[in-house]
Amino acid sequence: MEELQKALNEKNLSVSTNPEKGRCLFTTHDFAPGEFIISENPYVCVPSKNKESAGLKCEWCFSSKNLKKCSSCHVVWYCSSYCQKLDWKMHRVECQCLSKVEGERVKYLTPSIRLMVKLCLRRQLEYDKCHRQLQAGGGLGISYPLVFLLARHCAFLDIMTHVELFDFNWFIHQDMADIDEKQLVLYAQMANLVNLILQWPDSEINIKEIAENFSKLACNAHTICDSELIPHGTGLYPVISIINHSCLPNSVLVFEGRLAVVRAVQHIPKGTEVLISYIETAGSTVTRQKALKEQYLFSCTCSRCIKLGQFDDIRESAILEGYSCKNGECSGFLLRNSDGTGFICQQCGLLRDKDDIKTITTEVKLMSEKASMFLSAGRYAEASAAYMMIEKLQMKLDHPFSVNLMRTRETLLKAHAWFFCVYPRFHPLLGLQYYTSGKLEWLLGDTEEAVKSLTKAWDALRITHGTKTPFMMELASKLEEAHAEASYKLRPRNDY
Ligand SMILES: C[S@@+](CC[C@H](N)C(=O)[O-])C[C@H]1O[C@@H](n2cnc3c(N)ncnc32)[C@H](O)[C@@H]1O
Repeated sequence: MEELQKALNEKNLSVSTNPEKGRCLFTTHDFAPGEFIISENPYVCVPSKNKESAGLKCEWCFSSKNLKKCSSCHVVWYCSSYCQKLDWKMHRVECQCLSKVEGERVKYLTPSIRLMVKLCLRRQLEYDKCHRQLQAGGGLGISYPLVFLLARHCAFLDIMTHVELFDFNWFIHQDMADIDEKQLVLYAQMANLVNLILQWPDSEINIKEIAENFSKLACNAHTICDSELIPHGTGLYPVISIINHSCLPNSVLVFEGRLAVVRAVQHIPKGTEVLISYIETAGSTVTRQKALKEQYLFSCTCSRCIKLGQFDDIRESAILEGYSCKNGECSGFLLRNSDGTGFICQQCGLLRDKDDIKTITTEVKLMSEKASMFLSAGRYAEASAAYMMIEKLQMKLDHPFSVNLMRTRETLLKAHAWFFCVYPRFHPLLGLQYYTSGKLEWLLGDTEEAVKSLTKAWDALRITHGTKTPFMMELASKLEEAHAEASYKLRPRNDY
């Protein structure tokens, strides 16, 4: 812990432990909104394969352009020989394992399996290096990032039991009883596959421990997103994974390529715990708690969650996930009435019939199935028309500030003013919604509105994304161009 503490002190941070949360990261000086707190490269990472980011990606930079397959394993792709070279140290060992995976089995190489394989291999590599140094009699001569190499041999079973750096909540309540049985069976199957890929001798498989390791991976890995928050991969960031969760975070985790960057989103006084959100914060307390319990196995007691059941919390949940008033003009929120026949508007007292809600809910469900079918078939125009229908239906059904409506609109790339009510001032999604609105308004010729939206985007994103990244520089130049165009349009007539 001493070496870690020393390294963190230089960054005005410190680590301590707490019986409820395990390790916590604290500030040792004040941080201003937008100020950089810490950045870290991944210990291991893999590109994702999912609906949002379908298709293949470069193993190093996640680009999907000009990809070429590794000619040896035929599993991993690179966009350039530059990226291939940067990844070679790791891929050299992984390639040997992957090339032995035969036929049909290749399709089981999911990102989680590959992340676990890479983690085992990276530890093995470092263990070997450390061992060689010791044998050469030169002592270790290495500092903090490698101290954990002195841990036992990286057999699969003790993958996470090494000291300090990767001591993933080792001493806290990671109770296996919290993981449901189906998940345990899945972890067991995944563990067998990892063992098969590694083909390490005498690695005894203890399903319970391996399941635990997969569960720890799920708790500690971070989704790597681009500047527009589109997911591209998953990575393990040993120091950043010390940061705990809050549904009202004081910091945000963003990525510059594969580099993870934590920034303050509000003033953080010296001696405060650095907190990020692990989940989508625009959800009711019940939804957030469920997501945190399922993936991270803890019950959140942040200042937002402890309000569960209080009037403010009930109102917030009814707005975020509830229905709209029957009177379209009224923005009141609805609560179930005592006899179960429907929902009562808490502002105007109108009753909304249960059957009316049921009918629209069924229509939304049918239309959603159609929309996602169109989307996966690449029929984008029909998908877009279907999402517009869903939006119309949801406007009749859901509260105007509901998360469902927001997600539909997000899919349609439309931002609306109601969005402001859901996110705190400096949430990256808010900035990105302004950015999308600005681009759309500009495209539709409404340059003045575009300038307003892009300015708001800049104000929010400079806090969450910093100002020096290529994405932000592009935003700055778009804003400048829109400004120039708007002033040109506004100039007096006699200037023609
Ligand atoms: C990425 S780790 C964070 C660092 C962790 N505290 C440690 O000691 O390594 C995530 C785990 O930390 C714990 N954790 C994070 N935020 C928490 C919170 N607000 N309350 C309780 N436990 C929390 C949970 O066990 C979760 O699965």
